[in-house]
Amino acid sequence: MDHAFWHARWARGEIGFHQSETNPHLVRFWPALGLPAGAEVFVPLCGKSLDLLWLAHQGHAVLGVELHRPAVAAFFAENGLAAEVRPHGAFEAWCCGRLRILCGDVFALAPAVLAGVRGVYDRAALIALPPALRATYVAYLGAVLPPAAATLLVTLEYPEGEREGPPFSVPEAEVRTLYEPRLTVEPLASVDLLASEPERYAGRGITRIADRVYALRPRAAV
Ligand SMILES: C[S@@+](CC[C@H](N)C(=O)[O-])C[C@H]1O[C@@H](n2cnc3c(N)ncnc32)[C@H](O)[C@@H]1O
Repeated sequence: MDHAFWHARWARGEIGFHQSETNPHLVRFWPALGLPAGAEVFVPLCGKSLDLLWLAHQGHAVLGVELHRPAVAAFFAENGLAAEVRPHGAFEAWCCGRLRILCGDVFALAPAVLAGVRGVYDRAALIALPPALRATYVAYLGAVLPPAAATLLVTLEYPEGEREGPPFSVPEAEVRTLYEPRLTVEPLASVDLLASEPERYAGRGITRIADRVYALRPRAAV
């Protein structure tokens, strides 16, 4: 999944991953991380997700990263927000109140930019990446994020080969391989999407598909 792939998807409007409501797992499970209201939250590969707004409304300073500039512009425009835009190293920073989106490549982030981050929200970021890049992504973020940061991770699981990614299936065993032993992995929920969203998934040859939600916490904090 190179940059051109994502730019083309956005340009063609193939953004089935975008949700018109705040993600219900975020609303239900974010409190499990126990972060104070003012804590800074990092949202990798954020698209134009409304989850950014929800996190800001909880009082968090929100730092998103997104490759596709028109998606960043759309986030602010569609939510009636006027952003201040300025260069920020390898990125362009779009800022409005507690919201800041860095437009650029997540793999260009430096530790100094993320130094204040206390929480991470990953929905459709890890599962957007093919297997080899997932390992690179987790290692990279592990190196640039403060060690004390906790993560709410939302993944997808379906039998290998039953659909083409992205989104890719990332089973619990892989989540553990990727994040342990640096972080503890606590499964919080498994939601059967054939039952909860039949209109989206039924009749497509998928025998099983589920949203999985995890809390990833630094070992020292357990
Ligand atoms: C599957 S979408 C998920 C968006 C968002 N998390 C959501 O829930 O709607 C993945 C997003 O990652 C962006 N992306 C892909 N590779 C990236 C990279 N290397 N750096 C920053 N953003 C990237 C894509 O443009 C796309 O908007």
